Amino acid sequence: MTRCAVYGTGSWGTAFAMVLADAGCEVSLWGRRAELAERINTTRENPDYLPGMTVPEGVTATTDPVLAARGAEFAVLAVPSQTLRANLAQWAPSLAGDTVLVSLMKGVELGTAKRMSEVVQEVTGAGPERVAVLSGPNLAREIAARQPAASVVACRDESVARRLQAACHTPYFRPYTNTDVVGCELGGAVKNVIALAVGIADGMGLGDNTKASLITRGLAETTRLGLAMGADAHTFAGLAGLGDLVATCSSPLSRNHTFGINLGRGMTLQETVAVTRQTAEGVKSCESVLDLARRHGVEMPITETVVDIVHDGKPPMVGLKELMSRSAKPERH
Ligand SMILES: NC(=O)C1=CN([C@@H]2O[C@H](COP(=O)(O)OP(=O)(O)OC[C@H]3O[C@@H](n4cnc5c(N)ncnc54)[C@H](O)[C@@H]3O)[C@@H](O)[C@H]2O)C=CC1
Ligand SMILES: O=C(CO)COP(=O)(O)O
Repeated sequence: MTRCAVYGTGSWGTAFAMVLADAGCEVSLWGRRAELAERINTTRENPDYLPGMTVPEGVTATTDPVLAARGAEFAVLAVPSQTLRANLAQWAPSLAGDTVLVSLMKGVELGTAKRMSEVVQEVTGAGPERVAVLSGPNLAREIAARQPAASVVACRDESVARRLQAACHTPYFRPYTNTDVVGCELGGAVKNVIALAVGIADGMGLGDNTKASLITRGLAETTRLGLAMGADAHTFAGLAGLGDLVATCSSPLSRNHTFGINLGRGMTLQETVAVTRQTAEGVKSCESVLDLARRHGVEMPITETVVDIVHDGKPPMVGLKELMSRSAKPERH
């Protein structure tokens, strides 16, 4: 039986542990809090993140990273992007040299502008053939409710992606393989920034034309950045690109979308942070995505506007007017 360690008992770590167990794996789920691990093991529920959802018997929660890592073929990482480096440094010594490291995270590190797979490689010394990412339209609560969804598992080594695909394929979760790790990671990280923009517009009371325009031009700037970084343009038309963008920008379950709505309705950043219980990656990653764009000489006007609104206190209406008054351009340039 395939053994997997999942690090992070938040919404996605828990939901993906459920997918792996439903696919027949034996799963150790690592979390920081002993009382939550105990609760998951005894009640088969994670009441803090996925109330009402049943965690299958194949998942055992623990706070012991050594126990979690024992015999794991896959180590799945599901903590906030900005804490991954410090967390992984603690877990790495207990991981075997042939364990495949799988990132579920959709963020870019502040300061270094590194993608999560780069952080994983740096901290563990693993080569790219041992690092995979999973990304797609996968709102945790819908997956935990076993609603049908597709996803992408990407690794430079396609045979590793195929092994991961087999480990997480269930009747309701359909993973496709890809070798474009850069494109899949960027798709996941930048859609959170675009979801903030769409949320802000929703919160301002704007309608579906605005939303569709932001989604489409958001995808255009994501693709521009991706191409500059060596990604495959097709990835952005796929599940990790358009698919995730549509899900996140439409769903009331999305933390990034909701965060944007609150800002658009006039809450301050502090007020919005105070009412947000879970990780809204785009709030920090909008700055690192803009950093990446500047490093690669790529224009990302929507991302720039989100940074201005979220971090520099620009009123949303001013940001929107500035976006609309940019010089006229051909759609493709
Ligand atoms: N929730 C979702 O629907 C999806 C989330 N993701 C991505 O998965 C990643 C994890 O997100 P979620 O599970 O949703 O977040 P979450 O906020 O639900 O859970 C985060 C988990 O990390 C733990 N954590 C927080 N700070 C920590 C620290 N300093 N050290 C160790 N653990 C810490 C929390 O206790 C919690 O267990 C993010 O990058 C997110 O973008 C990707 C796809 C779907
Ligand atoms: O990545 C997600 C869905 O694929 C979840 O989005 P949020 O982090 O905005 O909730």
